[in-house]
Amino acid sequence: MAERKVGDICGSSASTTSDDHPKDTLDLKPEDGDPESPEAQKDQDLKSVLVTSVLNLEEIDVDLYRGTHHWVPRTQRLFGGQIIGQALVAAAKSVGDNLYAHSLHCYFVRAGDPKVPVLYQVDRIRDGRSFTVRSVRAIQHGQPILICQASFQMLQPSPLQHQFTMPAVPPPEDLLTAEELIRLYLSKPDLAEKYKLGLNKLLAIEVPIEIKPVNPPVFYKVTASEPKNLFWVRARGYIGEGNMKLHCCVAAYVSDFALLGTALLPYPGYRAQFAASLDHAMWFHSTFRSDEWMLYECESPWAGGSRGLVQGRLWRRDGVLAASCSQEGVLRVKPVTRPSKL
Ligand SMILES: CC(C)(COP(=O)(O)OP(=O)(O)OC[C@H]1O[C@@H](n2cnc3c(N)ncnc32)[C@H](O)[C@@H]1OP(=O)(O)O)[C@@H](O)C(=O)NCCC(=O)NCCSC(=O)CC(=O)O
Repeated sequence: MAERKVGDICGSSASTTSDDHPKDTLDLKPEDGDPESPEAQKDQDLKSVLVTSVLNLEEIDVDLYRGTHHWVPRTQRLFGGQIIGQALVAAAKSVGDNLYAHSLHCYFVRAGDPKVPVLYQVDRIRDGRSFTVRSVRAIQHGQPILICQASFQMLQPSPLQHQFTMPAVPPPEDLLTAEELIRLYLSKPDLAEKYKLGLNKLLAIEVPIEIKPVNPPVFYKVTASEPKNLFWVRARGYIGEGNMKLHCCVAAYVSDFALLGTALLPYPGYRAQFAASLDHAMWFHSTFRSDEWMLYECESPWAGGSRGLVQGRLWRRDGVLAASCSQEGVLRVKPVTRPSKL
């Protein structure tokens, strides 16, 4: 029996044997855990959204699925992470349990329309001995909005194992969630009325992700900083051990949240007039739980030509590198005009 080891590629959390007969479905239903257990008591409201709704596609025909939306950014174009996560779900449906998602590469070629569902057409490119590749087109109004290739690998341990060291940061228990920070700012008696509306709008957004910034921004106090950002992140609600492919799909959803904004941190004098992800690549390194706190380390090594390159590393609390991602986005900005003091 090939026991799984920490540091292996993203796969089932249970031990696997080479003679496992692979199923050809991706079981997205939350674990049948004890509904009374402390874990299962977690935020029940959003469990059904992320696991049994956003990432639970309707099968229309062989290799053809339909996805719906839960949360849409203020830009009113579909959230890139949703399309990536749903595309990976579709790709994984025809891949057996003995294969594990290890990478995906995609391009966002058109804005997603929140008024209509998304169809996912899967092409079974190759089923190799160790690697299996799927190509997915996310389609709306008869046109692709995303093209994605995903690769899955057999469990193949190796003596070659290394990783960077996880940044030393306070644990999530010592930090406030984004919502708690917003409520803290809203409680300040001297907060100008014009800021209250914006903060309340932020508070009203039902993002199925919990975030705890390591270096909380001082809202509306604009200072330039290095293009680096750290925050603890996890999917809202209880997912449980479940199928590692599911956690990879949730991590794909999470990975696109607040990533591109890293490239804007050195330029407080500008605001985004048009910002959108152009591509997104992701590599899964080890088993992890996307419904447990993970440290998201984001940095932007380069920006220019109305584009920004951003990279992210998702760390497990025990310091194991769970996943890495890279993304380029179009960034068209204009100067922030501030009321003159005169
Ligand atoms: C990136 C693209 C717009 C490129 O398409 P095109 O090359 O045809 O479009 P374009 O770049 O010329 O124009 C796009 C918009 O920018 C404007 N525009 C063009 N040139 C400009 C310039 N020099 N200065 C200012 N604005 C300019 C256009 O008027 C248009 O606005 P207008 O459109 O008003 O006419 C498209 O490929 C696309 O939409 N891809 C999908 C991106 C996406 O949805 N990513 C995932 C979600 S984004 C995400 O998740 C982040 C989020 O939203 O939270």
